[in-house]
Amino acid sequence: MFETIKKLWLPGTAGNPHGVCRRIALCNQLGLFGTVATVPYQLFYYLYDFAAYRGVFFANLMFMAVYLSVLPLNHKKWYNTASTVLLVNGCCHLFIVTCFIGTDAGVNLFYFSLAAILAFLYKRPGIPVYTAIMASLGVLYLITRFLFTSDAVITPLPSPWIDVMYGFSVGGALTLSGIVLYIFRQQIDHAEGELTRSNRYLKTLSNTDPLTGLANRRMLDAALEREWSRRSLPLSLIMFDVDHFKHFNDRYGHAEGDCCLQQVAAAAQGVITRSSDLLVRYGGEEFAIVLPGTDASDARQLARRLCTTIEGLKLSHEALGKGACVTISVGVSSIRYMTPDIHGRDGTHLLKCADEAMYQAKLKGRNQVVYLACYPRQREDSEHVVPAPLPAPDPAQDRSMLRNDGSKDL
Ligand SMILES: Nc1nc2c(ncn2[C@@H]2O[C@H](COP(=O)(O)OP(=O)(O)OP(=O)(O)O)[C@@H](O)[C@H]2O)c(=O)[nH]1
Repeated sequence: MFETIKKLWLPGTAGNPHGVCRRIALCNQLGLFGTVATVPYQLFYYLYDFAAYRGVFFANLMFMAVYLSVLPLNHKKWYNTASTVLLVNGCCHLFIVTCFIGTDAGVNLFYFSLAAILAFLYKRPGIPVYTAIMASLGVLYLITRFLFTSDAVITPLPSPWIDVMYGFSVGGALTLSGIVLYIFRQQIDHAEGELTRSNRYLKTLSNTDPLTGLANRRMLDAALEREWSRRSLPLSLIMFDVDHFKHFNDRYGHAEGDCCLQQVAAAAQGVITRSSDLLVRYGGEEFAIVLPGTDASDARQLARRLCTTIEGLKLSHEALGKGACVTISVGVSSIRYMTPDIHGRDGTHLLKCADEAMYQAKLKGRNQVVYLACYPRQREDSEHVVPAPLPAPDPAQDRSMLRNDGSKDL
């Protein structure tokens, strides 16, 4: 039922942004309200003494038609014209009706409220414009109030109908104000809801890597900063990088490369068991895992599991030779306890250490874990954990690898 009624104020709204739609809908709603609210007056004039009130009856009919005309005007996308027609019509209606029946029936009060609300139809009226409109309406109200007293009007209303009509006019003005306030409240709630939803969506977008769905580097930086400032030690960081990924792309194409990164990310996520651990795509084919409250030994264990899990995926990487598959090189670094040299530093130092460890893992032949303590006093032996000799690449590819891969491969 409400959905059917709603269709009445939809003309002109299609294809417009939400804010514009709301203004057009309000314009249509006020046009409809102005028409509907005039109907009881019309019934009274018609049933009580049509001959006496014929003048005001036909004047009202004309104003009702003009109120309704905003629907086709908005439908034709003449939005400003529709708003102006409504405002001018409201003011003229106020003036003409009080000219006929006087102000004692309070009709001017009703149309004054309507006209005051109509001022909001204009796109963000500045304070001077809004003040000018309200001042003009106030002057109009005062003129009608003092000009059209009961002895100076064309067709005065008899008692007690004048009191009934006054009550009806005041009730109508209050109802109209209530409805408009309700509509505004709804619109504000709706806009706030939309804003909250889009903020949440934008926040997710800005923190997520679109390819893998993992957190991105921004989240890594925030997590490192957070854990560092909480001093939640021990704190470990794992960094890993897909080996010879350039050759993978060259061999299988970029789309397959993307797919490979997605599988690596999903497998790495499966290795993590604690909800406090954060896996991020650091960039390109490089990933990182922040491990709060994890010491070096546990972090190394996890890194080893990671290495064997990715190798266990058996993702073909035949650019490296027949039967070769995708592997990763892993760098691990940890801080065990606070030492004077930690004070004044931040989490990026841990990142540099893990990166350095990963670089060493590459130098040592890839597909292995290298550990580096973050601070000299806490240094533990580097380790070479997962020796996994790659199948011998065929000579032709080997030559091209050397040419493409440069000094890192040596
Ligand atoms: N398919 C795909 N490739 C990417 C993406 N991001 C980075 N890459 C590619 O990853 C490759 C990284 O190459 P390099 O930095 O030379 O490293 P690598 O070939 O893995 O060699 P090592 O790291 O030394 O083992 C580049 O060819 C990038 O184009 C991505 O989102 N999708």
